[in-house]
Amino acid sequence: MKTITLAPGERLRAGQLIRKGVLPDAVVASARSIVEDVRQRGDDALRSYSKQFDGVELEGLRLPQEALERALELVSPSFRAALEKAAAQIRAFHEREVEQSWFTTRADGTMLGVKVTPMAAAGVYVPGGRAQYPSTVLMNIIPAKVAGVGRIVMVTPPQNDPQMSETGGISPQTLAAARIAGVDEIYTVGGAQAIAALAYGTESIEKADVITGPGNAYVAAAKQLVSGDVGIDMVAGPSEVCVLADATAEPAVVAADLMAQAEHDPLAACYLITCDAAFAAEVERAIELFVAQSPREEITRASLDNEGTIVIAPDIATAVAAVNTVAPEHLELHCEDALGLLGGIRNAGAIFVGAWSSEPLGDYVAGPNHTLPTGGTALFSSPLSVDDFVKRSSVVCYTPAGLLSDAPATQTLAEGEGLWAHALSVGLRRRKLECGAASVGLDVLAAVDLTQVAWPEDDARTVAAGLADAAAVAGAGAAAVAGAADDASAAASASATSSGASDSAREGE
Ligand SMILES: NC(=O)c1ccc[n+]([C@@H]2O[C@H](COP(=O)([O-])OP(=O)(O)OC[C@H]3O[C@@H](n4cnc5c(N)ncnc54)[C@H](O)[C@@H]3O)[C@@H](O)[C@H]2O)c1
Ligand SMILES: N[C@H](CO)Cc1c[nH]c[nH+]1
Ligand SMILES: [Zn+2]
Repeated sequence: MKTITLAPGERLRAGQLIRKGVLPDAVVASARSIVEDVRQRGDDALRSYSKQFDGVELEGLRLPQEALERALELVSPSFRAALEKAAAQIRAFHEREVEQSWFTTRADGTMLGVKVTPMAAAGVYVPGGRAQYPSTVLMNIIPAKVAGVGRIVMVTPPQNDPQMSETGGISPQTLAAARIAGVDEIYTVGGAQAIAALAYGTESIEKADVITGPGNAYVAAAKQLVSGDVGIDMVAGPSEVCVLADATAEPAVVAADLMAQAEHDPLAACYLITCDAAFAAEVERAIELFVAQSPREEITRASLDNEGTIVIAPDIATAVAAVNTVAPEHLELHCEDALGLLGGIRNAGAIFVGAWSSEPLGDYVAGPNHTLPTGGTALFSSPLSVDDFVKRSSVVCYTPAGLLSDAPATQTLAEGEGLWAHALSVGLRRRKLECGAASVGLDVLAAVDLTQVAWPEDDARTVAAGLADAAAVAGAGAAAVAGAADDASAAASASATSSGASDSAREGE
């Protein structure tokens, strides 16, 4: 691992980090050409990339439903029990994230709110290059289910393993997880080509509205490229961990924690930040001891040698600042006062507090999502959540009284922007309320200066007072306006209640 020793008063700078695993230019260029090719050639392109990168000649792309039905028979009872425990804990956690539609009614009866709608179709990427990821199946499909997504499509690379031919080239463990989570369709295609298929559709794969899930740098780059044409959760690329440790930590445990992320990918990035150089040396000694015994020695070594960084800080405040510069996917606080340090952490996808909070507990069973921002994007991104599978629509429902209250300010602002028809849209409604329905008949309007209707040169008091002044102008009409407002408000509330019932929405505050 590379060591950076900070002098007193010196801060870790982002430029000092290696960060090759973010999205190298060559990877982005390759992902771009794959995405373009899939847009042009559809299924043919998917087949040729599966042959090139996965060594598999695909016949059908879609896994037959019968293979999914049988999946639970193919795994051991203990693996199934572990999946079910994990699924229950992940579901319970994500159910707490559900956001209800909400509506509020102003004194003038105008109703405002937010309508929450699940995505119609979500595409979930499950990695399958250097390891199998049944846990990622649960972490992506369960929140989509909790959100109420209509169609959940999973894509994963086909395995070049004759033992998996019965399960369509997918590991039985991955299939069992998909069965427990409740997937609708599975396609055996991976990499940037799978992301392109979900984003734009092919002959066999219908496009999705949002794509979620982690993957290697090619997958992460492709997601970034298609973002905008389709929703994406975040850049969730090669795994990262940052351990902030003091001398109370066990060097052996910290070494295992670093290796646990290093073994995912040669581009995985591991950071140890400590104020104790002797402790760091012990951790390196433990890594040397362990890595030779790892069945994933090659990947682990490549990651730690090329992407690993030790930061020796002069004091704990500088160490915490270094953590915030790294903005890691996972942070472990292996310090005596771990909980006390939590408040100072600004940038991290998931924070594991204290010596007992092993990061792999979070990878599998704790409940929070393990799909997390990488490459420093924890500066502005959050873990995958139910929120990624819904969208919100603002709801605006004016009453006549509300319209009269807000029309003068709207017209004045529209005039300030020189937008005549914006003001007219409001001005005609206002005129109808103030002067009666006949006043907006076309024959009457033909003889009216419409600029006066749009931009009536209300004085500041009218603009501020809104309804009261507008009602005064209407004179005797004011009582009728107020009555109409009451009627509209009642209707809006009734309608919110009925739409709330069908959307399981919370209405009225
Ligand atoms: N950030 C997170 O939340 C999170 C969670 C789980 C896993 N991960 C990461 O997911 C990744 C999984 O990677 P993986 O490789 O095991 O599986 P993967 O499914 O992401 O990638 C395999 C695919 O990459 C494509 N590919 C491989 N070499 C290529 C090349 N030279 N050019 C173009 N495409 C190529 C192939 O199509 C292949 O099917 C790891 O980096 C792991 O750290 C991240
Ligand atoms: N550590 C990974 C996220 O970076 C998630 C994972 C899945 N399986 C094992 N680990
Ligand atoms: Zn992991």
